[in-house]
Amino acid sequence: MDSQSPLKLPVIDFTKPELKPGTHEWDLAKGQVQQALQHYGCFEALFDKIRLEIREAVFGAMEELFDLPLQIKSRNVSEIPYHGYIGQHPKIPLFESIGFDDADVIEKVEAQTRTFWPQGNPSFSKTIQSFTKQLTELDQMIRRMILESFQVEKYVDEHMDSTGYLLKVMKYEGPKTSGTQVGLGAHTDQDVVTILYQNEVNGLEVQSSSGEWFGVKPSKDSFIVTIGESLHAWLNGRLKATYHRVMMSGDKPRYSLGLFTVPKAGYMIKAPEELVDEAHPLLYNPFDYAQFLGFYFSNEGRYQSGLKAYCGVQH
Ligand SMILES: O=C(O)CCC(=O)C(=O)O
Ligand SMILES: [Fe+2]
Repeated sequence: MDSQSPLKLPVIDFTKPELKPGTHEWDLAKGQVQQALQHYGCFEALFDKIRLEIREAVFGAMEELFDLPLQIKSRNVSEIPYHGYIGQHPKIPLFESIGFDDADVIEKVEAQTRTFWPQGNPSFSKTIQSFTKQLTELDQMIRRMILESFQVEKYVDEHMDSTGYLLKVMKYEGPKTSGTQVGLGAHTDQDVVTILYQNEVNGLEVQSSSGEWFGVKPSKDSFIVTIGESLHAWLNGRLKATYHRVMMSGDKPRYSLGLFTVPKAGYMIKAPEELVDEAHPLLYNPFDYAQFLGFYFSNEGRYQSGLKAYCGVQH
């Protein structure tokens, strides 16, 4: 494992205005998405639909939020594990994060903003919501392409309707020592698709299917796309969830945002029958994401193959 690996993730262009289902451009990008996910479990997406002002404002908003006193940030609690405020965790001391559930819905963001600023903070809420809303466009293109690649596009509407959007904002302090420290330990995400955006401080690393760690160095216009366990299960194993971590060096803080597509509570994730056959026996029994998360974050479930232990089919 070499974190200095010069290998580079595939870069896929989503900036073309004519990128619509059924066009040649679409099919081209779809083929690249399929290849990239198969080989690297991840890719860099060039996407310019979010105006630069909003992309810059979002980092300003994050600084404003993380600069609040700890006692105010800690007010943000959530019933869902890891959606509320996380910070000062002994195992990942450089890391802080706050999740905004349904971050594409302005009323939801405004309500949560009042836990930090009781009088509200309209520019903060609007920045978070606009950024999220515009990024959902990229998420939906990518998910549609993935479903088309596996010839299960008839489920596109159900698939989109079954998820909500969590925007997690994150800050990693630089370790301020020579050498590298873990920012966030190696893991897979449990959601459907995650799209990451960061400031100029790198640190994300992704493990390829051959086990090498890649340092990810996105440009200002690129977003990093990874796959979560829920999509892996829904596709009956056709794609693997991306194994990734954050390693920090230097003294500058790293700010990153993750758009997580999370299956709605009560929705049963179940591989479509088209993806189950003799060569691909069913890997997971249908499961409810919210209930699975409860297990995953319990002492019993906290290991890499949480989903297998929770609802894996014994063959
Ligand atoms: O900060 C990043 O780029 C990655 C964050 C991450 O992996 C996560 O929150 O699950
Ligand atoms: Fe992650």
